[in-house]
Amino acid sequence: MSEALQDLSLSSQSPASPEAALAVRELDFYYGEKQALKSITMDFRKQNVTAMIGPSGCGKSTLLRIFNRMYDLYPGQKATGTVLFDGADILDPGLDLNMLRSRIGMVFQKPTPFPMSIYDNIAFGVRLHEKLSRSEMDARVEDVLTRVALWKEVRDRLKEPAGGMSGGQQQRLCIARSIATKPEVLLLDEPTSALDPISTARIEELLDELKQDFTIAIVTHNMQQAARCADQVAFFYLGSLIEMDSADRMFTNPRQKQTQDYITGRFG
Ligand SMILES: Nc1ncnc2c1ncn2[C@@H]1O[C@H](COP(=O)(O)OP(=O)(O)OP(=O)(O)O)[C@@H](O)[C@H]1O
Repeated sequence: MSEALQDLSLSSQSPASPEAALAVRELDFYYGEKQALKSITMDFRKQNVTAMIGPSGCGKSTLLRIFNRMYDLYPGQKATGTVLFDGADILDPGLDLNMLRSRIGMVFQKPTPFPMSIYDNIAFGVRLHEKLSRSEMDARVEDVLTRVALWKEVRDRLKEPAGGMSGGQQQRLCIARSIATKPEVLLLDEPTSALDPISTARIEELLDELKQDFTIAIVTHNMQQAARCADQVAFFYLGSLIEMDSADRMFTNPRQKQTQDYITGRFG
């Protein structure tokens, strides 16, 4: 069976493969009494882009937020099951959350630069985890801004507030900020939905480059974007993972009728 046609669905008993940066097994999630995710089992492969698609409210953002334990901030929210990351269970209450969040970066739908300079937006998170000299920090800032194709645009105004940048630039800055702490996994929750087509295309190109170094999970409502960017696509409906497969297969020959209906715009 060729790689493109390989069925990526797993059973709850499937062991975490060495290719998986994140191995999710039997994951349930609750907002109080309301169950938002039901027995999710899936792998996020290293150096791949995995897109999560599905109608509004199906649980895509909830799943992303579990991976950096954002729900910890809200009493009454609870996850059960396991999410293996580098041999540890992300759901383990004893996990060092600062360390987790430096290794699993997150970028949100709306660009969220800190109210500080462009330079400090990058340096802030790095300083929490590493002691770098001034010249090392300068080099880190230049490196990540170059990787997100912002360096030439901002190198003469690094001390200016990040809020003065365009929306597309701000989002690229947020991606630069996330990769500055050298995470293994990058989570992106509809990162281009507030951007114009040119900024969107730039971010999509960027994801293609970044996946050589990072495992990327992206939530998107844009089927073309998923088809362009993703190696694997996971379709969710009402809190369940309905189907996961290579992007080629999902968009040409999905196994489930619900997936077919969704990607062809018949519902959702
Ligand atoms: N803070 C919350 N309290 C209670 N229920 C919530 C909360 N946040 C989300 N939900 C519910 O959990 C379910 C999953 O929501 P989630 O935001 O993960 O869906 P989504 O697929 O990301 O949707 P969208 O595409 O609209 O962003 C929905 O039914 C939603 O109403």
